[in-house]
Amino acid sequence: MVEGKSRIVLALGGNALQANPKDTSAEAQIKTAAETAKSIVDLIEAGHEVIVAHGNGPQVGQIVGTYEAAHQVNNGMPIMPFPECGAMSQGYIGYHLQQAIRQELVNRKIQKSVATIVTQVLVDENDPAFSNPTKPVGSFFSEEEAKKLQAEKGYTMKEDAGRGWRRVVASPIPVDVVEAPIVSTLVEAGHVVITVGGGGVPVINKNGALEGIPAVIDKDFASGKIAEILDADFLFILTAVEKVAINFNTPEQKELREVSIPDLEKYIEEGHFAPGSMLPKVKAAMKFVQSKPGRRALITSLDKAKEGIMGQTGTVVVE
Ligand SMILES: Nc1ncnc2c1ncn2[C@@H]1O[C@H](COP(=O)(O)OP(=O)(O)O)[C@@H](O)[C@H]1O
Ligand SMILES: NC(=O)OP(=O)(O)O
Repeated sequence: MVEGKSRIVLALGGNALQANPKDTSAEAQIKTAAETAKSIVDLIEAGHEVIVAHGNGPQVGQIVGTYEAAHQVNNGMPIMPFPECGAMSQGYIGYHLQQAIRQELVNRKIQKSVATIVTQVLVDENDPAFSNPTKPVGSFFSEEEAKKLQAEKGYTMKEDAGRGWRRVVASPIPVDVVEAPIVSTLVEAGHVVITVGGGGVPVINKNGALEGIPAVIDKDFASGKIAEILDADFLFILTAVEKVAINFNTPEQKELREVSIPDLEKYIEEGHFAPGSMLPKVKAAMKFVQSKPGRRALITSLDKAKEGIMGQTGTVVVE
């Protein structure tokens, strides 16, 4: 699938990084990061420039929830605002990824540095997303538990792609990546950069000053945005499913191998992709492919990344 020396933005799913939703420990995420690092370093070893992005849905929800629980036990403990929790999730996940990628580079005697950039992403404070929360964060609950949380805490809870109920928050569209020039300089200098973690910390411009805003940007859109800014050739979106499907989770389920933009437009219209999970991936892939001739996008699972990148599996989005 990847010919010559290409620039690739690789977006890792926050849910996919927590491979087993019943084990949300740091240790489990370290293991997944170590496995994922092998595919990332395969690409680097083959001479490609790789920029790593990642999600944070489960992790940022857990961080927010931990502060809320601590506040209930001890009123002196502040509730931590969402942007701060987003920044913490970038540090937490970025730390695991940069350690895993560094180790894999060392194992293969590749002399490259890897670092995480705490990244802010500009959004529009009038984005209609602020009045229609769609982004699932945190753990999965039963319907009964979800209704209780909704009543007790005022959360908006929605069913997430047949997997259970989750809290949903606003997910505005990324307008610009504040630290993009720094990311570009590091990539040009040959370093491996982890950026737009969790879609970036959402900020608005208040008379020239940046101000964090409670929301979680979809990392698929943020990855597409940084891929366009950096003039990448490929956008790889790695999640929990090997291929995008139509009639997902039904007896008529059909997996898509190579799919064109007009076909995807039709499938979106027919409602095949769940909002907050597969829909943003499909839309981000379409937007990237449409942004310049020759650009391609791949959606596959974290554990099939290698085969996907070799063109053997996954869903490839073409013009
Ligand atoms: N049409 C579809 N085809 C495949 N997967 C789908 C579809 N609609 C919803 N999904 C769900 O979307 C999930 C990926 O979204 P999500 O868990 O938000 O990803 P991430 O790994 O980026 O956190 C898949 O694991 C699957 O459960
Ligand atoms: N921020 C974000 O898109 O996270 P997930 O990849 O976990 O959905």
